[in-house]
Amino acid sequence: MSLITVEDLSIRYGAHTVLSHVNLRVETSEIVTIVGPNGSGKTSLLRAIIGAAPPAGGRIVRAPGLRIGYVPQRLHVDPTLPITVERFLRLAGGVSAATGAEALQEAGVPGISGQQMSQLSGGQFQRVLLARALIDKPDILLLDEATQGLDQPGSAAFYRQIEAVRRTTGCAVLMVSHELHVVMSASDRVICLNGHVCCEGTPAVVASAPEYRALFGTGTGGALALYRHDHDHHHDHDQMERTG
Ligand SMILES: Nc1ncnc2c1ncn2[C@@H]1O[C@H](COP(=O)(O)OP(=O)(O)OP(=O)(O)O)[C@@H](O)[C@H]1O
Repeated sequence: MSLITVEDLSIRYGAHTVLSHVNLRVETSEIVTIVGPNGSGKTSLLRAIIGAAPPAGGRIVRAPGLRIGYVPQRLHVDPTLPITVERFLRLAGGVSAATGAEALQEAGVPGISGQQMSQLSGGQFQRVLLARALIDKPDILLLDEATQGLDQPGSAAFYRQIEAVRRTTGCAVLMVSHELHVVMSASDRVICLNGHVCCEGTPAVVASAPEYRALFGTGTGGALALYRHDHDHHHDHDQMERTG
């Protein structure tokens, strides 16, 4: 049985349909990446999967007893609030210091338990959020633009960490990312979303699919355009090649 099965899912906010007839499955230990322009419904899809956005149509089936670890797009921690990494991880309750330390190790930041949350670098902060998601030993990790605010080497390092987590824990990963050229090697499968599933397949297949190219351009320009995509401007491929 698939870990997650999304069947004919539609999501609406009032009269605004953001997702229609979306079908997808995530299998054990798979890394699946969702790409799509701003406003294409990526976050709504993840929220529907965790049960935070009710479907207007269709359904979501989770494997019985499925444990989901969610890494949100951003989390604001008040910089004036003194809280150490260890305390932050233990806020959920019932989390021992040893469990917290083990999760930090898995997330690639061992030994930072005593540091203040407000003093972490962007990359360390994201890894602490990853550690928090790993505490319950999830069967699947859901990551929403988890590398937002990191520079390109920082993002690449974060994705390598995700691959390492998958290797050591065997958990599946479903993530939203704008950075196809960075996640390319890490993903088993890419789903291109724009209110519906435009195309899907291996990263190479999706990168050369006409639907994907129509949204993001071609070649390296296309991959880099994922960074720059701005829904309200027209895409001139030549220009993207030049500026990319
Ligand atoms: N709670 C909400 N109420 C009303 N409209 C919403 C709500 N959440 C999202 N939307 C709208 O639904 C559409 C899809 O939003 P969503 O955040 O799912 O897209 P996204 O692909 O994750 O975008 P981005 O890449 O910018 O994060 C947008 O037009 C957004 O304004």
